Amino acid sequence: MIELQGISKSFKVAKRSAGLRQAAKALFVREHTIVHALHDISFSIGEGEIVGYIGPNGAGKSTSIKVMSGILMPDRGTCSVMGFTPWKDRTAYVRHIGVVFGQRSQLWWDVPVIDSFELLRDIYHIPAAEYKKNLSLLTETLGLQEIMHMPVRQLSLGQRMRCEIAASLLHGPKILFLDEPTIGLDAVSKIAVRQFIKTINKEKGVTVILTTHDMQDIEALADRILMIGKGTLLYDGTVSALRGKFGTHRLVTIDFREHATPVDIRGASLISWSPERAVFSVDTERAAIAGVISALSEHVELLDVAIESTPVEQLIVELYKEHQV
Ligand SMILES: Nc1ncnc2c1ncn2[C@@H]1O[C@H](COP(=O)(O)OP(=O)(O)OP(=O)(O)O)[C@@H](O)[C@H]1O
Repeated sequence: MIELQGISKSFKVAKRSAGLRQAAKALFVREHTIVHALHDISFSIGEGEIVGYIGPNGAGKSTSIKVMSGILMPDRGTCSVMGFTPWKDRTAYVRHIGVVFGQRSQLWWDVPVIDSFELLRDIYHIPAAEYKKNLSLLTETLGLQEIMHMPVRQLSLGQRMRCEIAASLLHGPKILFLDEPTIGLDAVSKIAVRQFIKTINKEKGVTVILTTHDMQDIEALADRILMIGKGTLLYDGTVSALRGKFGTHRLVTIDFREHATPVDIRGASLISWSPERAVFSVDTERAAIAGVISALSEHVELLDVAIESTPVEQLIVELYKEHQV
């Protein structure tokens, strides 16, 4: 459904030094630096998949989404989405995809939500019956009844995000690109958005590619992770394969009776230390958990110990560490 081969994209950025003198100089001599946002990216995504596209800030996630949705043209490489080259056949192509940029709005700020939806209906030439059916399904599943006649600027972030998602799906696309769909949302809204994404994927077979920094999004939604760092694809695999890779790691949480100062324990890497609680990641192939606990008990009086398999969040941290991004 989506096929990228050797995609590279660089940006030429004007260098600006501080100071009046440098600013005056820049009027005559412009210096530039080249930012390599994407370097030789290749992957393919099948119909009906939910793929989590992750990576640290500035890794190239949004740039990839912009290439796949046809907003940006790459310098090199090929990209085929449902047989389209996104940046070439844009008008025909956008009828098949939905795009949500969590930090930007595709809705008209000063008019009621429903007016934006009707404008989109006209832009996409959505047939009346299809529009009516999609709108009523989206209104019901995303709980939009009460906000439909409010101007967008009066909506809370969570309400607006639900409208953004509805707006991107009014024309019934087969692929949905979501760039940080849960950014800034409260816990309840996050769960509602995740639940909705799951539902349209299961019931309508919509293929979803989402970028996120929230690993609970990944845990709840993605079967597969693509990880990008400094513009290069570093990992492509399932969440369970990732668990297998770092499966020997355990998270050991230890509560103390009294305030204690941090100590180094051999074989355990310290994740956090507060006055009454320490969290370590222990690779059980390299160190015994009992040994870590006993070493710690020589320093502080222990109150409670909890041992869990590593949560996805920590697995991703290990992956970032491994690839030094
Ligand atoms: N229009 C642009 N002009 C110049 N540089 C750009 C432009 N868009 C992106 N970049 C640069 O390309 C790199 C990748 O940016 P991108 O927005 O794709 O990262 P990201 O992984 O989405 O980051 P974040 O998680 O912070 O949103 C960054 O170094 C960024 O500064």
